[in-house]
Amino acid sequence: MSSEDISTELSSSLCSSPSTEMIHADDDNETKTDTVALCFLCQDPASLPDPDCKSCHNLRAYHSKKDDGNQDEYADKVVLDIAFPGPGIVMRNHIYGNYVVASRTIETGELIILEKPISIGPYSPPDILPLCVTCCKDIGRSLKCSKCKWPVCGSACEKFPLHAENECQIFLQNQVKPPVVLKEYFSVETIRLLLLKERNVDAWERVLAFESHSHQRENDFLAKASTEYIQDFIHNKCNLTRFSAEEIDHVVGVLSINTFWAFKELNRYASCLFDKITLFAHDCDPNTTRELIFLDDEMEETEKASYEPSHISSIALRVKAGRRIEEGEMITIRYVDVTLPLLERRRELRDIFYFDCTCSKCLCELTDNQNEIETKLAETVLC
Ligand SMILES: C[S@@+](CC[C@H](N)C(=O)[O-])C[C@H]1O[C@@H](n2cnc3c(N)ncnc32)[C@H](O)[C@@H]1O
Repeated sequence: MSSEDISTELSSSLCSSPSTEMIHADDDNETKTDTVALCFLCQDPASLPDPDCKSCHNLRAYHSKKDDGNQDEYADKVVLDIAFPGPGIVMRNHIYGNYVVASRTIETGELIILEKPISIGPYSPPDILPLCVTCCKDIGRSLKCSKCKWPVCGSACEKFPLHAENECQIFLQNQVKPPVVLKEYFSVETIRLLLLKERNVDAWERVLAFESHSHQRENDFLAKASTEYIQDFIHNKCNLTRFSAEEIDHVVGVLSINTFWAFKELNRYASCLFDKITLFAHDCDPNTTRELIFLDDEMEETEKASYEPSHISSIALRVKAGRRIEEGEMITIRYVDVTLPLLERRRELRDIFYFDCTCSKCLCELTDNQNEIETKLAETVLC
């Protein structure tokens, strides 16, 4: 997920669903009044979702959340073993995988979650190299770790456990040459995650549970080539043959699909993996805003006293409601720059995240495109 531009681009959608007052009876035959949105495509109320109408999914989540006995494999189910610390519930269906819905009404501007990454590593799509492998700053010139000779910006970063207790020892033992290409930098975070298998079983279990789209990546020429490069680097240069090709493939997939990138806004070229925020589904008109910050920006002056400011270890992602989110509504975030034109946006979502977006904004723009084509065709025929 990119964060090349973390400014808020929320604009009120032209395509928002109309709502209506619905009267229905619950299990005790007690009559209740709810405000239920109509699907803008099929115009059905949420309690009668059209299985082919993907815009109903938000609403289906809400309704099946109330229906614990639902055994339908296509229905949305509450995921009980992943707790969400803010006003959200983790749910799952066969289209989105895991996603989060609001467990109560969330007001505009309200903080939904502030989370530190569970892993961090150097990454820079614009290829700004060399990077300090610890703090992920663009160091511009060749400063090296005195042990492994990989780029770091000074002795503090050389000694910092994130580097010293992870890849540094492996690169030193195996005389791994300093990185030249981005894929070698990307291998650093891959190794950090793989080492969790031996050091933190709970964290490793969580890594195994992240989406990696291994089947789709297997059939994707570019994704396959870069995974093979990293597998070769880890097996043959770093001598880490104790990790299987499947484990490496999974971790590479997890990092490609789930990380947020901090670039110029924090002067850090870092990829950050978040445990909970990664669960949010994408929408091209998301109901949240997000911002990568240093936690010390949030601290009182007194708290900062014994703290190194703007350190990589204090990076965090803050997600707030960009508009009022109703109870049961899916909490959404943007994975790509949503100001991109329709086809570019959808291509990025397909190429990187392996799904065809069915959000209201896409469906509206697709319908507009279709109408435009039909009008042009009709004009041509008439001429
Ligand atoms: C960052 S992960 C989100 C968490 C993921 N659903 C899980 O179960 O781990 C991104 C993946 O979620 C799914 N996803 C997210 N938003 C989606 C959407 N709007 N439509 C369909 N699938 C979506 C896609 O499979 C995508 O590759």
